[in-house]
Amino acid sequence: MIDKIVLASGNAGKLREFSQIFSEWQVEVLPQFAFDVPEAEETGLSFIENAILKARNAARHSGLPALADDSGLAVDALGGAPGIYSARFAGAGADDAKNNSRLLEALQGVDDSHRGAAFYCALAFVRSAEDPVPVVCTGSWRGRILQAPRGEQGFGYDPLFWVEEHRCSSAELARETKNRISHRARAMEHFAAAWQALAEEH
Ligand SMILES: O=c1nc[nH]c2c1ncn2[C@H]1C[C@H](O)[C@@H](COP(=O)(O)OP(=O)(O)OP(=O)(O)O)O1
Ligand SMILES: [Mg+2]
Repeated sequence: MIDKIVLASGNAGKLREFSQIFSEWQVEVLPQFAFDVPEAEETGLSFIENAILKARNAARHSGLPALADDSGLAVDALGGAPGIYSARFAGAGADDAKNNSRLLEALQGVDDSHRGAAFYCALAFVRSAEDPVPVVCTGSWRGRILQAPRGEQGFGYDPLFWVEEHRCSSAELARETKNRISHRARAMEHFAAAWQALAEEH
């Protein structure tokens, strides 16, 4: 029975959302910083490959089963960029504010009808660092990039991501609403279905 896992992320916004989502699960989730897990090199060419790399890295350094999330924003008018490079769109070590300004700059003069975008999230779960059959679940979330930021909640590109069905930005959404409809929430729904079988494994 798996009753403790490590979350293979150094992103405080993600860790907050995962602990909110996992709060109803019968499993203890620990952040990777509790085990001094070094940041993994994200050398994959897809969200899925990077998530597997991060999960294996955290499992190796913690000795626990690990769940990783690799996610990002794909903007239609930028041919899907920044995509897997979302965390460093404004350069290595860029923070959310710099990445958001870079995005507004890149979309200067693009009208609302051409600012469609989607968030993608790939989750990878490994029972151990060498697990030959990682569990991979994905989710996506369509929206539109605003001309100026709105809202204080969330993290990353949330202030620029317009959610039509709620007529607000992702940073204006109540946390529990975002945790029900986001790319991460959708990927976690798939993971919840897989978890039943996983948790019963020897
Ligand atoms: O719900 C979200 N709302 C807004 N922005 C988001 C979201 N989900 C991912 N994002 C953005 C943040 C970051 O720019 C990139 C993730 O990059 P990604 O490499 O997966 O995460 P990270 O480097 O921040 O932490 P870590 O790799 O340790 O999990 O996409
Ligand atoms: Mg990363």
